[in-house]
Parts: sequence; structure tokens; C-alpha cells
Amino acid sequence: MPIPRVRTYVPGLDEILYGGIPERSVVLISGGPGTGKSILGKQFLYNGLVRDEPGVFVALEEHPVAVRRSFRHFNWDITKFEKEGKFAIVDAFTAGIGSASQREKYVVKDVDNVHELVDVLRQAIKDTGAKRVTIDSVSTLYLTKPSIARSTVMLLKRVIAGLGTTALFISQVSVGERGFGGPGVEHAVDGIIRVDLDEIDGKLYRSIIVWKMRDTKISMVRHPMDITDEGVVIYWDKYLKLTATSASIQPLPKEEVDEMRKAIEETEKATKEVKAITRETEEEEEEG
Ligand SMILES: Nc1ncnc2c1ncn2[C@@H]1O[C@H](COP(=O)(O)OP(=O)(O)OP(=O)(O)O)[C@@H](O)[C@H]1O
Repeated sequence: MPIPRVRTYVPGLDEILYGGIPERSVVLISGGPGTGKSILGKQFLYNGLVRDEPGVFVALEEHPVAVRRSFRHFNWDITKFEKEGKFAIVDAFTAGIGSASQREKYVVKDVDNVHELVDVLRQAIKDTGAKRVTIDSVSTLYLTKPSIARSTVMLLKRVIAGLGTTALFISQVSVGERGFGGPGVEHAVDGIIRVDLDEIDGKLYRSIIVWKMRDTKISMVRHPMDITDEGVVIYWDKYLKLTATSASIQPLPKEEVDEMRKAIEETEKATKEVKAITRETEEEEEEG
């Protein structure tokens, strides 16, 4: 019996997850500065919006105005979805100060109060009917208080999974740090995807690796990644071999490529079936 999955539709990401993220998972997107975490989080939401899956973006690092600008930078037009009430930004950045922030519908006044954040987030999810959530970044919530990291993540996870949504939690780590966001957090989440930027011989290489994902097989190698005008692109059928002094891109064995391709086809088929059943049920309800 295939498990229900949420396709990210980020080129290459569903392949290395053998079909997508298991539904209702909380996934840590961990990485150093400039590695593409935020872009990935926004792309995940936009790809859902255009497929009729509402979403919520929790802004802890950027002003909501900057968040909208950065969606626009990739031509991901969220205005329409905001107007239709299918997309919301939770402003946990401005604390409601300033004229632009006073126009925001979902505002967290005291970011140190995680219960207030949870209440505002819950409301935004319910109002939009969100299926996808991105929190950028979750580490902001406990940067100065590591002792509350695990309880904060667990609280958010309960709300998110309880409301039937699937979430990406952006986690900031320092350049060269091997961890993903602290032991409490790393074990609390369902999945960890790490994005990296490595300097080898005076050149920067972008890459991505899935460290864990409960309930699914994962690719066990580091994949090359790019950021383009269309967002993040992952070369799922290649792997990046890094040593201290060299980097080389090599093809994955054919059997693995075929298996990933097959997993995508199966997920696609299962998604179509679920959609057809939902449509039939809706039609029956309308008729009845
Ligand atoms: N159109 C584009 N083409 C290529 N690269 C781009 C493009 N737009 C943005 N980038 C790159 O994306 C990087 C920023 O990505 P992003 O904001 O997702 O980083 P981040 O991992 O969230 O970083 P931080 O933790 O510092 O906020 C920038 O360094 C920039 O070079």
C-alpha cells in the first residue's frame, strides 16, 4: 500500500525522495548562509498554490514586503492567491510596527511567545485551508534559548500535523557546521534535507543531500544543485563527489535512476486516484 505523499514539484527533489514527502511530515531544511533554503521553502509553497493546494509562509527573518518581493523575483505570482484567500504570510518579523506591517492580516506581536505564534499560524492554516507550510526560519525562535528548541519544534509539529499540513522548517547553521540544528530538533522532525555550498579550489559548488525521511526510501548520495531564474534545480540522476581538493559530478547507476523514475510514476498515479475519489465524493454530496 503506497503511503500518501506530497509532491514538492521542485525539479529533482521528489525523485531523490522516491516520490515526494510523506504527508503530514515536518521536514528540516538545514544549511549555511546563501545555500538556497529560503528559495526552496518558497518554491514548495508556490508549486502547491498553482496546483490548488493552499499554503502559509511564516516570516521570521524577512519583512513581509521583502518576502513578496522575493517570490516575485522568480516570477512566482502569489498576489492572486493572497487575494483569493489561498495563501497567507504570517508576519512574525515586524511585531506589528510600521505602516506596511499594519496592513498584514496575520501578525505575531511577541515572537518570544511561541503560543501566540501557534495561535496565529493555526488561524492562518484554517482560513486558507493550507496543505503546505514553510517556517523561515524556525531557528530564529530559539537562537538565544537552545534549551527550548525541542519543545518549540514539538509544539509546532503537533499543530501542523494535527491540521493535516506538511511543512518545511528552515534551519540555519553556520558555515562548516556539521549538525542540522541541534540534537533535540534533529530527532523531533520527520525529515532532514541539507543544502550546502562548498568552496573547492576557489570555486563554489551547490549540493543537496537527504539525511533522513521517515517512511520512505531516500537517495543516499549528495546531488549537485543549482539556483536559476526558475528557482532550485536538483540533478537527481547525478551525484557530486567532493574531496578536500576536488569535486566531480558522476552519473548514478541506471538501476537507481530507473527506480526513482518508477517511484515518481507510482506517486503520480496514486495522487490521480485520490483526486478522482475526492471529486466523485464531492459530486455525490452535491447531488445528494
Ligand atoms: N535568479 C538567481 N539565479 C541564481 N542564483 C540566485 C538567483 N536568485 C538568488 N540566487 C542565489 O540564492 C542565494 C540565496 O538563497 P536563499 O535566500 O534561499 O539563501 P538562504 O539559504 O535562505 O540563506 P540565509 O540563511 O542567509 O537567509 C543567493 O546567494 C543568490 O546568489
